[in-house]
Amino acid sequence: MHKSRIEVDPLLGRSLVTTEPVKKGEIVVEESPFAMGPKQNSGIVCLGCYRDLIFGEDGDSLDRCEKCDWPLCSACFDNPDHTGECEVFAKAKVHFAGNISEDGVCSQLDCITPLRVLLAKESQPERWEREIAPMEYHNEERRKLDDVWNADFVNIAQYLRGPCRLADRFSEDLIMQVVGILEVNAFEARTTQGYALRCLYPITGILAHNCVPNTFRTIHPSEGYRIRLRAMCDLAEGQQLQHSYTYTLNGTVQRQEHLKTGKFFTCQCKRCKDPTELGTNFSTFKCSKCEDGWLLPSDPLDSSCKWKCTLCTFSTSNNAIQKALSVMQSEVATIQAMEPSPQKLQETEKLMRKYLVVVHPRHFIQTGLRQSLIEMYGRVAEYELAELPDVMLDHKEDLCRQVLRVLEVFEPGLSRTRAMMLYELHVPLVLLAKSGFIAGVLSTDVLKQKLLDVIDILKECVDILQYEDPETQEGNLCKVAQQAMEQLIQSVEGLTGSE
Ligand SMILES: C[S@@+](CC[C@H](N)C(=O)[O-])C[C@H]1O[C@@H](n2cnc3c(N)ncnc32)[C@H](O)[C@@H]1O
Repeated sequence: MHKSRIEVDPLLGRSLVTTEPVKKGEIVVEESPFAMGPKQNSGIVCLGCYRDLIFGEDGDSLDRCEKCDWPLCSACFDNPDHTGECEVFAKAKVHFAGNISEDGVCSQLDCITPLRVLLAKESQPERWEREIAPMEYHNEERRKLDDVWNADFVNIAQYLRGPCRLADRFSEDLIMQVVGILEVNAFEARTTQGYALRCLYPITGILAHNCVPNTFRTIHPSEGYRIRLRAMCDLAEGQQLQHSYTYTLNGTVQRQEHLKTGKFFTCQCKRCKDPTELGTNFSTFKCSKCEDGWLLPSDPLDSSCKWKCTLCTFSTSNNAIQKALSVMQSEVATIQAMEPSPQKLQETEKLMRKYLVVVHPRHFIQTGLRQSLIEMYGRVAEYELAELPDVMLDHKEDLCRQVLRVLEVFEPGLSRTRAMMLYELHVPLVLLAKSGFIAGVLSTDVLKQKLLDVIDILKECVDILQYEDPETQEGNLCKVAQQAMEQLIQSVEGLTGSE
């Protein structure tokens, strides 16, 4: 922990606040995980590299550990992360059945990450006492969710204490505390190959949530999943360090629901309390009774509130709005599930047009559709870059700028999503500048200025992505953006030389 200290608040519990001003990009927390392992509700994955493994219906598979029989691919046979549970399973002779439910979940693997935390507690008792035991685990609230609590109790606590013969080492209460600690505090990470896992970071886990975060994190798989948390923007002394536990590009009701069911609190941040979500109208509906009015919730934190028109007297219930939203979300999900194709692109465009008369243009549903279109223009058949006419390049530019406008409010500063969007934006800008020059519409000077503007865009993209692990997708994008920037610098120098 750098330039910060722990503060305890009756509402938030522990949080971190800065002890002096922190510059944008400076590290505020850097640490290695206490433990890591498969995500809850995963399929059958390798316990070394987390890639999906294929098991036959009778549990038949070549990807089993030679010592304990649990899932492990041949490349991971000596992976040290698997050693602890391997000893436990081998000693207890506990068989891995290889069963998965209809929705692809292998509940027998739910015990792995809690077990790794419990074994780390035994090997690092002081670190456990100092850093892990104080973490929140919300057992009272979790206990009320009967189905989930009972499944965890059977699949994890009873399984470890019974078949795995650990009853004399770990009590039921301790195991359920660890399950809760993981649920409330763990972070999702990705291997260099892109497979998901979860990691428990003791200091980073102290950070409070805010729907407009002021820190951003990079997790480095090539450095043992070390995490670095940096200031997203300049911070003053005494400012609380905050990150988002939820997806920032969701509407208030959706973020609140995720925080309530997964993290057991109601967020009271400025964005959540503001019906317009800081002027973005990210959850705003169009009034169905007048021409220009907008429907806004009278109290965004009250699920029984009315949505009222900004111009006429029309109002409707939150229930009605949420019903309309869920219909829209299922239409969106059907299209999102399609493989990228010309048809998917056209259907996405159609849906965006359809919703123009239902929600605000910057509504989160529209923003999500825009993001999907941005990914497709230039990549799917019939819409590849070389084939895109200027009018579609203009469209892609406009889509990127609209998403960036929203991100400026919700993720101001060093935002990974912003970097991705800047990268996407640079492509139509370069092509439009070049085609304008070739058509004789742009002079050399104007072309040069346009390319210089794109260089600035790519520079900002690289400035953000420079912090990523070079072995990850984002780290790779940083290299690609850097190369594109260098090529453009050469092109501009060529233009200067030919003047
Ligand atoms: C990852 S922990 C954060 C550290 C925690 N306060 C502690 O003392 O260990 C998440 C929990 O902190 C509390 N919390 C974090 N941010 C909050 C916020 N903005 N409003 C209310 N509670 C919050 C909630 O109880 C939440 O489940």
